Amino acid sequence: METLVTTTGTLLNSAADVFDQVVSAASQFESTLSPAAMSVVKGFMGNDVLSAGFFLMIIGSSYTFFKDMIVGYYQEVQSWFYVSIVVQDGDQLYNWLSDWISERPLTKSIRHLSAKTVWPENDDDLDYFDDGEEERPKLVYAPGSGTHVLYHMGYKVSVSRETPDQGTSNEDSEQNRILKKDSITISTVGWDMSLLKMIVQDAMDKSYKKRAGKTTIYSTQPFDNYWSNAETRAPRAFHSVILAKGLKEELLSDITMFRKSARWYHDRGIPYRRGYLLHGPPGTGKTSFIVALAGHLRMNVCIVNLGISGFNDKQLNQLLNSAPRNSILLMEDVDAALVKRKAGKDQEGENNVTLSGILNSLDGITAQEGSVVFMTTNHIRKLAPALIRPGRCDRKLLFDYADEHQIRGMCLKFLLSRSASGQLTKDRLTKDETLSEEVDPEEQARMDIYDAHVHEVAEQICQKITHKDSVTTAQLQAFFMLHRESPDTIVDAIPGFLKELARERAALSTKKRLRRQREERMKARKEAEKKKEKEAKIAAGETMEANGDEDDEDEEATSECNTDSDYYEEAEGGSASVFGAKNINGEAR
Ligand SMILES: Nc1ncnc2c1ncn2[C@@H]1O[C@H](COP(=O)(O)OP(=O)(O)OP(=O)(O)O)[C@@H](O)[C@H]1O
Repeated sequence: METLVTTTGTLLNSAADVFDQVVSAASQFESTLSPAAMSVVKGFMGNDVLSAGFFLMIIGSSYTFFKDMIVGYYQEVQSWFYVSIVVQDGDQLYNWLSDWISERPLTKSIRHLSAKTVWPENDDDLDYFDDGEEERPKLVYAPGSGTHVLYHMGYKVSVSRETPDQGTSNEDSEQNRILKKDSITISTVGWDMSLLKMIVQDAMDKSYKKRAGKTTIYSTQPFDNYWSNAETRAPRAFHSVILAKGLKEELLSDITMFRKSARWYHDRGIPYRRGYLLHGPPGTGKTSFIVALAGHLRMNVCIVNLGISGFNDKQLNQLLNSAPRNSILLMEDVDAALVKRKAGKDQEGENNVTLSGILNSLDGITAQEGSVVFMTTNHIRKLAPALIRPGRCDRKLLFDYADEHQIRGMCLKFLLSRSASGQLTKDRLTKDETLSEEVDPEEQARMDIYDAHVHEVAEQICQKITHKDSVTTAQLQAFFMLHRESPDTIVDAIPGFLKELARERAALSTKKRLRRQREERMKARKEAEKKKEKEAKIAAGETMEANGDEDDEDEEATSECNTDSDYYEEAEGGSASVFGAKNINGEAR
């Protein structure tokens, strides 16, 4: 209680002090300014306290004004003595320069760092798995936000990283992400730009050197209108993707021919671009093929997944037009974007791409002469004809369930002691030998016997699993990976594997059938309600207005949600009956 009284007393005393100071400030103003001016202010404001407040406000504003002016002049004068280069996020140079900066030794004066994890690059085929210790990423530090000093070739260079305030509300942050970008400014004292230009050039050269012979995969975040992520990795071996016989070679020669035909297109006034649609069940190698193709052709891949909401037409357009040169543009799950658009009409054009937006983006890719666009879908029947007409989509290729050629190929890929490129698989060696060493002849002979046995097993497997079983290459991959150490027992495991797949399919089909039934019931109920309403209105003598069937459209859209079971249902009784016999272009023969 005593403490409370003391504290209250102290607070009251402080308030009285502040009041005294304000009043004494007013008197000081009176003595500083002319009493006549003070009396005008007092007359206007009414009393001493308000007059003092008024003067404090004037002083505060003047201070801010003069401070800004002095800082402005200081910066203006300072800018006379240094040169700088600004690079904004969204340009490839931003990442190159970021990497360049993070490779510089950090000086002691840098006290604010940014840290990120970087995985060591693996030059092996990505399908190769090592049993070693769990790999850990490397920690990479770089100067964080603010201004820092680095040294390059003995010269002092200031590096300034700025991250714009992203705002608080959702709307703000979306706008800001598009308009305001992170930036890096490098500056140095003097009037000579050559050091800075050398740094920028060095950053670019280093990046190209690192990427040589590799595939860079660009992707983006929802709400971004530039390629915000770039991942460089060893190219996926072209032979590691196993497609129906002849399909890979056919596609490769089509693209190779296209890439050599710039003049041909130009002479005939045809836009120099080529579009491909890869369609088929999930897990048949559509994405893997595109990535492997890019590696084979020494191209990069720019992936935009239209199934993810957060992209609108404008962003898509900007993304496609700002794709780095020599890239394959990959639009994944085109059907998902359109279904979502229908289902979420309110947001159309804000957070979702529209059909016309996709069409305009495809037609308007002007930034890249010779662009190669791939679209993938699991549901070709849901695509609008306008999207897949020639000109936008020149080739439509079915990636179907595995055929005999693929089943054999997948089996050999996982079980043989050598990969398709002829390289030995280390885990098949019984002796402790490294792959770089000459392998012992005895060991070689043992592996030749082993491989001959694997070929026999592959033939047996082709008898047991057929195209009619509707197995995807991804499912085969999982199965062969599981049994890759036991070729002797793998054939016996096949019935169980097929049973498990059938069970999975049945579960998905039942789920879908139930969902369809539920949707049909809802639709019937809605129609009955509408009919009742109409009858009631007619009975009341009201004129009926023609009712658009927008609701129906929405319902239809929702009921068209993608599920993998579409394919399983269709495939019941054999996929050949569903898709018919297909030629290499995926068209019915
Ligand atoms: N034809 C194939 N050859 C080699 N590996 C394959 C093949 N098909 C699938 N795989 C393997 O299966 C996995 C999934 O493949 P991928 O993502 O390419 O399939 P997808 O057809 O693009 O699927 P989705 O339609 O769901 O996007 C990958 O690990 C890939 O290595």
